[in-house]
Amino acid sequence: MKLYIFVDQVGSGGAAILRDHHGHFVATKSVFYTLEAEAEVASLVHKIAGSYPGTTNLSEMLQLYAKSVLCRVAFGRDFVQSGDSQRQGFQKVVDEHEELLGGFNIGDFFPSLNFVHSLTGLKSKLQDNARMYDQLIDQILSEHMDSNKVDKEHEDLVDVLLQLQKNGSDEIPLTTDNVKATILDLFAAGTNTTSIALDWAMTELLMNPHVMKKAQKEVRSILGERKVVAESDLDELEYMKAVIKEVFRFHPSVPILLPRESLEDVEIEGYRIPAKTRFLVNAWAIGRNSESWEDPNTFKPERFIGSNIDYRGKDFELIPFGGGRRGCPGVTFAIAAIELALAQLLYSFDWELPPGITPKDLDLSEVFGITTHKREPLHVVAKPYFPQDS
Ligand code: HEM
Repeated sequence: MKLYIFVDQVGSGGAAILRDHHGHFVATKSVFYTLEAEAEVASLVHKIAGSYPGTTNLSEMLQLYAKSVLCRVAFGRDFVQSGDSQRQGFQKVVDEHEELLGGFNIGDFFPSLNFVHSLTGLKSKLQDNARMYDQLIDQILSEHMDSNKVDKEHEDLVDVLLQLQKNGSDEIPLTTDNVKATILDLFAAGTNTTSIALDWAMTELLMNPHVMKKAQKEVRSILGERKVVAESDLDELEYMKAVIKEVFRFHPSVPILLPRESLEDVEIEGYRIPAKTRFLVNAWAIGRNSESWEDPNTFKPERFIGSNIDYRGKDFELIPFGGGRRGCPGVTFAIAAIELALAQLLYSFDWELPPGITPKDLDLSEVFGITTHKREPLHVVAKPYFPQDS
């Protein structure tokens, strides 16, 4: 059985809800998973500030940020920065897993050619990857089983899953493989997607200085001399939210949604689609469709000011998180992690491209895969901003 985690709310007390593949609740458990995105945002700002007056590889920092947030939620601590090579190995396994998932496999389309798998080495790569993941996650699970969960102040997702497994219903038992797959699914689905959105946001802001200025003015006027963005500030950041929507329209992290299969024969605009047809939805093309969007190839957050269009799957012209039963269950989580980080970055630094580089020099080409990250990382100069400077 495939389980999905829906992590609701940001902050110290959220709820982790497991759903089965029909979208029905399997179990619900209040969990003090301490998203602690704030702690990770502070560490991100600290690292970037340390690079000034030199340049910093912002893309790399954002990737570490997204992974650290999820590590804290899943395992209760920050694995990415730890010196333990096995734990860093975990990141490698997850990255490779995503790469393998996104690769083209002819056997998916022509099952009779499945043997090509073995010839290209894809099969052995998948097996190696699964073996490595199994070893690492086994160690993490047994550490969690050994620790005293009852007295633990903050439960993490592994604790919750293990408890669900222990107290699980007979109707839908949770196997250890289910637990492992759920964690892997979360890492594969929730880390690069988040960092790619932030990366594109910063790239577009650097390419559109008037947008950057407006977004910074908004954040700085709301924070004043407070310096640290709080979750409660986010509701007031109307323009920054419009910037994020525009990033989702223009550069959806998952350009082609997960494959679907038609349950029954349907006819759409004269095309007959038989039952059991696999089809793909191109969210990237929908976001740039001139029938839905005026001037679709221009980055213009203003289009969302005063508009009710949202990205949660109800407005079909903007579906970066997909929609329906298979829509992204991590949307609330992702938005919180993105908004907190972006607001803080806008507040804490004045941003420039490295000396001699202009926006026209930026390489905006993307790498093919389930998610589309930029081929070239974004290098920037981040000058720390102090309120008394203004
Ligand atoms: C900017 C950030 C994110 C974007 C753009 C995004 C986008 C998506 C999309 C498009 C899908 C497929 C939906 C469909 O086909 O209808 C998806 C699935 C999913 N997402 Fe997200 N996502 C993001 C962040 C996250 C986060 C932070 C988590 C978890 C904490 C998460 C967990 C998942 C899971 C578990 C699935 C289902 C995967 C599966 O079916 O195996 N996502 N996401």
